[in-house]
Amino acid sequence: SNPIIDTLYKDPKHPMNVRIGNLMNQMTIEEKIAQMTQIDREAATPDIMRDFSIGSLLSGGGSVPRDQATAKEWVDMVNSFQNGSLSSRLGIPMIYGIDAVHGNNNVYKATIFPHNVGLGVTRDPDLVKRIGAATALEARATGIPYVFAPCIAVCRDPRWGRCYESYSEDQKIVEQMTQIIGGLQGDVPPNSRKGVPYISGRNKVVACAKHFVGDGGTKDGINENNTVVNWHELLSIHMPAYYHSIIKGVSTIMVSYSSLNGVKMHGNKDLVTNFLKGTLRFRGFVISDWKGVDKMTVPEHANYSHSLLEAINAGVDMVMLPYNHTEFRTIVLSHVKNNLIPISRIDDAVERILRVKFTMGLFENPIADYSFVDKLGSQAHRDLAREAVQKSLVLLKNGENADTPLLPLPKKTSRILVAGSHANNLGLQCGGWTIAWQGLDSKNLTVGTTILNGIANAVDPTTEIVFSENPEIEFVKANNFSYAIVAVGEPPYTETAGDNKNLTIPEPGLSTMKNVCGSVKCVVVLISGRPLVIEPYLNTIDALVAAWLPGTEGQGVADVLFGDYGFTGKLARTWFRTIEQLPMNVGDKHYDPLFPFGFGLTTKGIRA
Ligand SMILES: O=[N+]([O-])c1ccc(O[C@@H]2O[C@@H](CO)[C@H](O)[C@H](S[C@@H]3O[C@H](CO)[C@@H](O)[C@H](O)[C@H]3O)[C@@H]2O)cc1
Repeated sequence: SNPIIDTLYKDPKHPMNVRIGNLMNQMTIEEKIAQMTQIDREAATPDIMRDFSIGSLLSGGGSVPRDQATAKEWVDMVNSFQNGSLSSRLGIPMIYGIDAVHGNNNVYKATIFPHNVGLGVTRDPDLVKRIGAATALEARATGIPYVFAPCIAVCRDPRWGRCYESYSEDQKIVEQMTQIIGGLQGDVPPNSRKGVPYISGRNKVVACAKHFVGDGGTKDGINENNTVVNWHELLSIHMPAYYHSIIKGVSTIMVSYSSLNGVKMHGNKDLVTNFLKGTLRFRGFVISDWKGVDKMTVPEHANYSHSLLEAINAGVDMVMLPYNHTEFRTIVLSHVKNNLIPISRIDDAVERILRVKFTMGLFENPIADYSFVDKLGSQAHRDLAREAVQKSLVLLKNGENADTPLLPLPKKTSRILVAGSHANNLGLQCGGWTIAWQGLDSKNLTVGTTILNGIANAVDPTTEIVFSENPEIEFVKANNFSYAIVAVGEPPYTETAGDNKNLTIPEPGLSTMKNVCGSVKCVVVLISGRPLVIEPYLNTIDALVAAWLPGTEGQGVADVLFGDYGFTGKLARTWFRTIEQLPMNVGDKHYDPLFPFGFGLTTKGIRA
């Protein structure tokens, strides 16, 4: 029979620590282990949430209620699971997380902001903070109060498939961009205790600094591989942004799949417990990555019981399973009963999880409403994303010399050519982590403005625009174009699928670029998650723009190409000359880049 429940913990009049203590004293060990459990929505039902008191749900990349689900459908889905949780014995609300890494990117019609590789170029922490605030609203529009962002990786090798999720190779820029946490969660009140999780209200979300630690420093940029650094390199390159995130009140931190000097981060007690929770005084909760515990072994899940023992004892508080909550519960229960995981470790984990849930007001407001649905893809957010695109572009070449610049382009001329696979394709300009986990090569993936749309909006109505993705040389020569804009680059990719040892411009983009630029004055707009091999073609290119992965607001590209706004972006990543030079980062003894860190030509805009 269920003992009478003391509902003091539900009363916000009491101090948080009293509420946490009152609740924990009533929780069974099974309920405590359940709070440490995060499963994907695909593995959950309201009944499971009720019967097991599961602490958290997530949408993994691309895990949506249905294709092109509306904001209201998202809210209804989240609430149906939450009502299950609220009908559990103690009614502890669950927290729903999603990867909103460049806007609420799984959601159809969401504003898709430039990926971090472009935001680092802006060196504008205030802009990034405003993007955080907009992202929080677009997450709340779908009823979601927790996002697995920001990624504060310091990518040290562009061969890494996740390099575009990193703001820069320079930790000082990454530190600056932790300002996004204030946008996502709200600003920590002055003179409040450091290291304590903070969320200011229902228009903000719980953030997650990831992936702890050294994810961007793996050997040859091999995803989830081994980062070999000494203590000084770790503390001066990969760790500072965590210190800044904690000072800014980040509520959760996600552990990296990678290893540090041969030790799997998911089992690294020295760094997760002793350093992060001890030395840095982090008081929020530490969450594993997706199957991060399974992946402690090869093959994955080979000795799950031992991996769970190691990960939880190392300091992981919540495990992103994301399936099979019963297996997890059985194993962890057994480790606690056999005293292999001390109950004090379980209590520390649950206390941290509850502290975040109480701090964010989840007990007071567990059910989402439709009050933010109009924020999803709002014009104000699209205008903000457009500003970010403008500031993220880097002008690498502008004519043969300063006296004969090609940019800004004239809006009024007889006829222009727009070419390239990436000129009219929202999926390609958004990149990975967009609608689908891997992104999609799809022209109308979601709602937005392609680069071609933007050009058409920008030029004089009398200017004829001819669009051809991959024109023949004869066609280009025969049509007397004033100039051509060629948008080419990488296909969308995410994580290991993006690991790449040669970093060449994929076909047919390379041929398109050579055919067009060999026949008419051309501006190449490179859409990529990182620097690519470009030196062999520089002589045939009249102007070169690095646009990174701009997202849905392609108008921002035309704004700068045609001079409404000036080019201001400066490289936040070294542009290598040849692949053999990698890894090569600013400050290295041997530094011979094609374009150095901080490089970027400028132009004057008529508006700014
Ligand atoms: O079908 N397969 O072959 C396949 C293979 C691997 C998969 O692996 C999984 O795919 C995605 C879901 O489909 C998951 O998002 C993760 S990624 C991980 O997930 C977290 C939550 O989304 C993010 O915050 C982290 O930053 C990120 O490192 C995983 O890699 C999925 C499917």
